Amino acid sequence: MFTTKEMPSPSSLFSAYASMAASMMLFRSMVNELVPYPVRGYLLSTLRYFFKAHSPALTLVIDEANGMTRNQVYDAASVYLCTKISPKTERLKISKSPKEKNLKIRLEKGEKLVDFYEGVELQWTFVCSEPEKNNPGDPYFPRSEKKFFELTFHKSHKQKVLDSYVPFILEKAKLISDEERVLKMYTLNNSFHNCGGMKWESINLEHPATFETLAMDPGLKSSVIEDLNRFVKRKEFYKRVGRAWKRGYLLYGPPGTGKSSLVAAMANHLKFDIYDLQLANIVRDSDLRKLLLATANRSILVIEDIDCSVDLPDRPQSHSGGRKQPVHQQQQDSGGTRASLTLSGLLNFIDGLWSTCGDERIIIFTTNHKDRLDPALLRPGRMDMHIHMSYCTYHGFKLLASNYLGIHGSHMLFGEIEALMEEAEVTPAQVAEELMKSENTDVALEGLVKLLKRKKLEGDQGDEMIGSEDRGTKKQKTEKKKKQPVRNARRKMKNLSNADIGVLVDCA
Ligand SMILES: Nc1ncnc2c1ncn2[C@@H]1O[C@H](COP(=O)(O)OP(=O)(O)OP(=O)(O)O)[C@@H](O)[C@H]1O
Ligand SMILES: [Mg+2]
Repeated sequence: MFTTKEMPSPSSLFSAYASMAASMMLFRSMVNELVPYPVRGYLLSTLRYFFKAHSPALTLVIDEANGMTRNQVYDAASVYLCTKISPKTERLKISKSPKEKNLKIRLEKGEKLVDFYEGVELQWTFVCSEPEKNNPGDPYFPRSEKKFFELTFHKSHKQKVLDSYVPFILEKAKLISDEERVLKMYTLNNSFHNCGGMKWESINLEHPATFETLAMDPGLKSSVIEDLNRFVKRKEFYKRVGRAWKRGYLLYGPPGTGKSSLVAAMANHLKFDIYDLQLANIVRDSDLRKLLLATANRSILVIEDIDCSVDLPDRPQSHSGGRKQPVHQQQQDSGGTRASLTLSGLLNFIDGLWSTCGDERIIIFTTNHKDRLDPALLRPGRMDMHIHMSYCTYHGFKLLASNYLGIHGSHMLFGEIEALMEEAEVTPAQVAEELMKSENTDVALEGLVKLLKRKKLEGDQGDEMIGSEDRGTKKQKTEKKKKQPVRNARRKMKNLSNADIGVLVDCA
């Protein structure tokens, strides 16, 4: 206990405080004078470091933007985290634009959640800092709010998070975005009122064809899927060997065998947009170039019916001494209409400039008559894979029966259908049409049996006509002769094992 005598008087306390404050101010101004500003900052931060309680946690800050460009890790995290929403989450943001398939769910500011990766606990916080009200530096462009994620975990896992967890999130988010993505089908806008020339116009691609629903030889189907999967994974390979990251497919076969359906199945499998290039609408090579350069990465460029979509002037004829004809010469030759659009122009551009200014490009030509194609299109290295879409086989029929009628096992008419299919030529489109005619499986299959019998009869009559010199018109005979190799090839194919089918797929 203090007695009143021992207690310092308020005036002595005040004078002690005043002299201490004066010496502090003197000391501060001396330090400010003598120690340069950067050294002061360094000393302060070192002092702070020693006096701060050390935390075992490390926090990574993932900003929305990285200068002018978006931060990929931020975008990936916002997609990935919406799959990790826990029952504890209290606020979420949802949105949907007319072009999106599903609702978009995102975290609301301030929300936290916990994720576990290979036994490591990771805490995520979504932070939105309010915009600064007074931004005197730039009154016209007030700062918008700053958004970022904070990822906190034990320091000892730093390497694992950076080397493995972050790449895992990037990969996962890509898969989710691909799933959510609405594919587009681009066609040419042919309006001449448009002074900018021809342009691509897009609609949502909602073609339901997938590899599961496609009736084609199983061996061929899996080699196409494998080829596509290998292609999209080989970015580094293409770079290493110095090739443009593109792949070309030639689909050939009679009408209704599923060439266009295969294109849609490829697009759905890879989640690539489709550019449908109708050559008949293009007049000049320069227009073609412009259009090709306007196509995006991760897309499929399709040129359907290449043999008849446009009468492209062939490559230089022998009389021109192997040199390309001058443009004016070509114009005279073809009446000056589409003279300056040439097949060699198309192929050279596709192989050259176009393929080097984009990534993950696929180009597909389809034709009903491979034999009528210009050899320039068929030469090795031009199209990487030639895919033959054949008439419907029994295996293909069973897949269609399961898709259209829900018959997963067998049916009493299957035996007869199998035998008839050995003899008759029907396309999967014709089979599908028959199977759609009735919901009653017996009625639909009987309809198919009738169709197969009719086709078999037509085939037999055709064969007889070829054998006889006297019967049938010349035109009919030529038609049948043209079909004969296809029929023989189909019969041969039915007897081949899956391993043999690889031989029919020319892979460059
Ligand atoms: N292989 C198949 N598997 C499943 N369905 C098929 C198959 N082939 C054709 N179809 C059905 O027939 C319809 C027409 O087929 P598609 O347009 O793909 O044939 P195509 O070979 O492109 O014909 P074209 O040469 O006339 O362009 C498709 O919508 C599909 O319903
Ligand atoms: Mg087609």
